[in-house]
Amino acid sequence: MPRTPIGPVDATTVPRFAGPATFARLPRIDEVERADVAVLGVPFDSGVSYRPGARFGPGHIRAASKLLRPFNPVQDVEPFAVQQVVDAGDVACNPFDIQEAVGQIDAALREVAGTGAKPMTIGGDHTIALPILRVLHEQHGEIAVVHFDAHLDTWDTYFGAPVTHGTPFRRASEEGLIDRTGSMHVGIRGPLYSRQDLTDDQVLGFQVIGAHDMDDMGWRGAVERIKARVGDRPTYVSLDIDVLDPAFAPGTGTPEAGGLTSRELLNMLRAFADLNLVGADIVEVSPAYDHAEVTGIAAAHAAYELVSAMAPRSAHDA
Ligand SMILES: N=C(N)NCCCC(=O)O
Ligand SMILES: [Zn+2]
Ligand SMILES: [Zn+2]
Repeated sequence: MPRTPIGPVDATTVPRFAGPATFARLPRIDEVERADVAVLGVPFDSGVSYRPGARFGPGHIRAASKLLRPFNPVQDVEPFAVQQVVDAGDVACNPFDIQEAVGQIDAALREVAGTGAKPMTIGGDHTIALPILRVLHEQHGEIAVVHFDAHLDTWDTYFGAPVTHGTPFRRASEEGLIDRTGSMHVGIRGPLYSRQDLTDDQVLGFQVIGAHDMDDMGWRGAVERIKARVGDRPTYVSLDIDVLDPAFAPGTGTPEAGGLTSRELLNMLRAFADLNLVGADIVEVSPAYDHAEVTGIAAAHAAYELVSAMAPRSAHDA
């Protein structure tokens, strides 16, 4: 890393409620020569099956990220000092045409990832994981997906539409984008359409840690199972905020009771520092249903832990 990274604006000299509206008050991508991690907003929610509003997620997560500080004590890393993290702005995607929007997301991702920056995408509904995985598959080959969600998102179609927020991982698996021996859902719960959903899901290459499993195995047990499954494969973390219980993340479109606590989620993400992370997303934050920034803050902290987990550690890839 040739240059000292440009970090966030110092909150001890410029108040947090002033200054840039970028994620964590980091520089914009055009203010640096190159970036290691790019936070990219995808304000798209035309793929939802229930409550809308995730198009306002990126702005909400950025606003809730203003209070983040530069040192992460649990991961023992300064995520914005040991790597250049930037805000790459928002993808302009067509809200009236899903296929065109998917193409626009693909192009924007290609531009960011083509510079060598790892994408940390903030959505947007879960549809956006499909174009992201297409681009990452071109770069890295088959991707191990660690998918945090209440929902499987491996359903086939809604109203005949194949590209929606309930279908990205079926399409990704059919297209050969994901490693069917290394992918996993975490936090699944709630009623399904039928038993067949689970058998289809298994064939598509996923193992499941259900939300109801968390009490017995605990977050440490879940991390052990995830690590045993993904190993050192190129790994993508797709985080649907509805994996959290509605008490911890009310601001989302398809809430399900009985979810994870934010503490369980953050602890799991902190343990991902030794995975081979190639990118991540946080999706389904719908601010109109949020209160007191509860969901936005959970999402901002999750992004902080993911960016910290991407940071080079002197012991290995620094
Ligand atoms: N990806 C999310 N958040 N939800 C999918 C729910 C699909 C359904 O309405 O059955
Ligand atoms: Zn979900
Ligand atoms: Zn989802």
